[in-house]
Amino acid sequence: MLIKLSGEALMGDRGYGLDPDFVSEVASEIRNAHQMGVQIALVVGGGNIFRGVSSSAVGMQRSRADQMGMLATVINGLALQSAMETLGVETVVQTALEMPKVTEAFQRDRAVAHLNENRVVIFVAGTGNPFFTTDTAAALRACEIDAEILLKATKVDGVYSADPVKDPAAQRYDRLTFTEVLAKDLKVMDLTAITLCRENALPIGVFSIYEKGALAAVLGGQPKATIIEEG
Ligand SMILES: Nc1ncnc2c1ncn2[C@@H]1O[C@H](COP(=O)(O)OP(=O)(O)OP(=O)(O)O)[C@@H](O)[C@H]1O
Ligand SMILES: O=c1ccn([C@@H]2O[C@H](COP(=O)(O)O)[C@@H](O)[C@H]2O)c(=O)[nH]1
Repeated sequence: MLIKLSGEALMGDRGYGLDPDFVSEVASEIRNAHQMGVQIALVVGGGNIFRGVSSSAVGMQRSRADQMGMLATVINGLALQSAMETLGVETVVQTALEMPKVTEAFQRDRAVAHLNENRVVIFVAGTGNPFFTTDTAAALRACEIDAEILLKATKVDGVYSADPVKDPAAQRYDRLTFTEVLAKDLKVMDLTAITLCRENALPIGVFSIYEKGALAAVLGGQPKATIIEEG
């Protein structure tokens, strides 16, 4: 499986950056899932540090700002690697923007080989291209490694009829089709990511990163998640 981890959630209660205790909790949830015998790859977001479309980027050339956003995901990935290794899980970081003194470059076959060697693979720097998001990077990498499901670990416990953070009356869905997500313009993931998953018949699960055991529950077939797949 490929898990897209919210960057923004990694800051915990802080207004910016990383909360080491929370990163450690997330790492332990992933370790528990990995111990269930599942091959796990991760894509990490960067919203806790920098987004190319944020107010901090006003006045910057968009490609430059997006490069900064992609570098933010590298910081998050390395923090997660450190937390995973502290828990004894062998982990490899592969980056879409080459930085040989820091970590390995993305290479699909090597990533699959690492997974077969029981390592958790963390993909960072998104797709390596500006004007994309880490949701799209997650969909792309999931297709490349032939993942059976893409799980989005985010700040809400599923997909709602509207953003539940802004609209308390929003209704939660247990299941949706890709066509429904697109037709209702549900914004939990960007449309490029949804379209890529639909074209490749890759199901998506959306669940809360804050809920302990939610990841293991998805694996156990009792998901506290919204599942998006073709109808
Ligand atoms: N229809 C919807 N259902 C659920 N959440 C929605 C919906 N529309 C908007 N959202 C919002 O989308 C957010 C998740 O999107 P986003 O990818 O921007 O955040 P993220 O997972 O924290 O990623 P990042 O890694 O960029 O920090 C949720 O926290 C929620 O507030
Ligand atoms: O493929 C990609 C992925 C990301 N970016 C830039 O990084 C930030 C952080 O990613 P989030 O998905 O928002 O967490 C994003 O705002 C982009 O600026 C990118 O350019 N290309």
